[in-house]
Amino acid sequence: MRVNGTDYRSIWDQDGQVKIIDQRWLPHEFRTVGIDSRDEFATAIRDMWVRGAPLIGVTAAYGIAREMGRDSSDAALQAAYETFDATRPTAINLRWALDRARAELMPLAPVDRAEAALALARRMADEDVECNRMIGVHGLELIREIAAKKPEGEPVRLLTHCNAGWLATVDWGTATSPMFHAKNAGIAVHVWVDETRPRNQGGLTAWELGAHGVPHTYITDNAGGHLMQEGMVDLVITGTDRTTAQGDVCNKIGTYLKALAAKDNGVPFYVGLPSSTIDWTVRDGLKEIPIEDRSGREVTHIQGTLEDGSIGCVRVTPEGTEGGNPAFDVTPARLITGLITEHGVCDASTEGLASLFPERSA
Ligand SMILES: CSC[C@H]1O[C@H](OP(=O)(O)O)[C@H](O)[C@@H]1O
Repeated sequence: MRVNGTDYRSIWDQDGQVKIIDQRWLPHEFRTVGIDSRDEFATAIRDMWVRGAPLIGVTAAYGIAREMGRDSSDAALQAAYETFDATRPTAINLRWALDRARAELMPLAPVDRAEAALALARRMADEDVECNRMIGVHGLELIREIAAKKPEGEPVRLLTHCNAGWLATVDWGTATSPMFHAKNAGIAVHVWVDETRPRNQGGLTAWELGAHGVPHTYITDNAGGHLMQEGMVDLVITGTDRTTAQGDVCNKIGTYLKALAAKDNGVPFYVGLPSSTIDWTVRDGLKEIPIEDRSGREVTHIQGTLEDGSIGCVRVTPEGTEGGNPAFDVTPARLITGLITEHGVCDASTEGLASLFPERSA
């Protein structure tokens, strides 16, 4: 996406280096950084320099490629797999990318692995961009249908949670891709952006939408239900970190509450996802998906721009108060209107997914 007139992806390789947008400083400062060692890649994923299911998968693939450039032995490949796999447990794309890399590289002669690994990482990145672009194409039709029922120029009012934007993927985003496509198609939209405590990834979404000229309003996580009761939301679109074979969705904490409010108010609730985020081995998300538990400090403290313009962190709780920080929750398929994938839109169900991915239902 375009940042100050320059097109960026969230991760790329150039001149033998892997570069990322370091999201720890956004939306306050735009910083890019090179990462190289196995530990640097692991830290970047674990500490959310990069984040978002598709992006952490592609990052891990690039991490494998850099490691193969140093040591292409079986042991090094397995060690890198295990190091990256241990960084974050919930998003299935991480495991999917690592399994795909190991399956492609292990049969090769070690001497051929470095080049093959880099080619694979680049391919995964390009595939992610195209998948997300297609999610936008298919999601745009949902927005267009709503717009057609509104007076000329009246915006379609969307609500989204967390950042399932191009910063959570290589480009376009998943939930945001239909929004960018609607803007590009001249369809008026307005996006309610959940701040998404505790890390306020909504600030990333606001930053992206602002850069692309998409009207939006930053709201508290607790405002969404009220807006839906007031008839101020036409459509909810979120991302997902892991979707089960029966259509349950595991996404940023608070998604479930939005889905409940949407159901109660008859607001369509859609999830944008590339097929790399579907875990076909899992059916019941509540029972089977591991929920990442992050540091309580992310809840008791918050980062922002201080009065002197520097980026700082302040405690928002009494000294000594412990924070609890489950990072995701599971929205059962019964609360989801539909899934927007690169192959089209389907019901959040075994049958719905089978209709778009027949090869998986065999
Ligand atoms: C397109 S996946 C985005 C997904 O990932 C985010 O989690 P995190 O910021 O912790 O990596 C959030 O659940 C988003 O919906």
